[in-house]
Amino acid sequence: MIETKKLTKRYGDLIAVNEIDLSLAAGDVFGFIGPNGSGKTTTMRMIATLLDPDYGEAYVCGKSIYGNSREVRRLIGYMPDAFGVYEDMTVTEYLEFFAAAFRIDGPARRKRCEECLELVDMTFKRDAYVDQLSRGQTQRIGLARTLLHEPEVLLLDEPASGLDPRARIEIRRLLRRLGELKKTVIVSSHILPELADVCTRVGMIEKGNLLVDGDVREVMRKARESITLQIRVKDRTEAAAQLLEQADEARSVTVDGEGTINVSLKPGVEDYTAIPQSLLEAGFAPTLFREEEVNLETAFMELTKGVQQ
Ligand SMILES: Nc1ncnc2c1ncn2[C@@H]1O[C@H](COP(=O)(O)OP(=O)(O)OP(=O)(O)O)[C@@H](O)[C@H]1O
Repeated sequence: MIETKKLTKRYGDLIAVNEIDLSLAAGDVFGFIGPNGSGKTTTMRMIATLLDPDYGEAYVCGKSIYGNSREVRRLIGYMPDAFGVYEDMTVTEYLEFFAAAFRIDGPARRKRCEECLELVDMTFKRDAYVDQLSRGQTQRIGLARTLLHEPEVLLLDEPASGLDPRARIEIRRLLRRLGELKKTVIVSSHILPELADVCTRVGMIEKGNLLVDGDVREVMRKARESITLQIRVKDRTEAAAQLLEQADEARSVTVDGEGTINVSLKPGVEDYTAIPQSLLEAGFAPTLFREEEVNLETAFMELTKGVQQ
């Protein structure tokens, strides 16, 4: 649905996007993560045919961005990070205005506008003025506008920025829904954990380079140098920690203020079944035994180590 090959954009000496290869299928919700200025917007604008690459290719549903901009734009819904709304227009008028621009005419126009309002949960504001909506509501109307022409591909540039936690959750719910509708979605953010549970895939970009691209879990795994186990025992925590220090798999053992023993395993160790066994054999009663989760924030910091110039 979206394919890029060595997609590149330069501004003078600055390489804003450097030979990015992407391949996304229907139903993929791709979290495009990177700090400010890393090249997310530039990449999306090239795919949306709003900016010419210096080098490389991009295809949307098999159509090259070169020479097919009309068709490609028809296939794409692009939501920029900042977009204006007009004054003195109700939500319905606003959507109908854009639906008309997409040549959705007759009774189908109102129907489609209503469907999109339902999808973003905004039917209750259909008669409100667009310049009187909250930021979260404005974002949702922006998304409704992006969906009007039933695009196969959605490019959403920081749709959750500046939203309160509740509005963020709603945007995430919408992203999931778009994946279920088999759309191909690229959604950018510099807030990492925000995307972890809604994206099927994640790519991390830094200084124009796509450092990682893959399944969310796979990326987390790559980011994790070694496994850390979190263990609690019913009593005799210090004694248990001393025993764990003797384990062949353990690199270091610490106990935090809440009595959780953190056992950092040696790099490459994946099988640690001997550890719970040794605890049980020594008469300890484990009440907690789990691998520490790596969140996207940690993953990003690990994976971008040394890339900063
Ligand atoms: N028109 C332009 N002229 C010169 N440099 C530009 C232009 N547009 C973008 N850049 C530079 O290209 C780099 C990538 O910018 P881009 O907007 O793609 O980043 P981004 O990842 O979307 O950032 P943000 O999270 O801040 O939106 C930045 O260093 C930016 O300053």
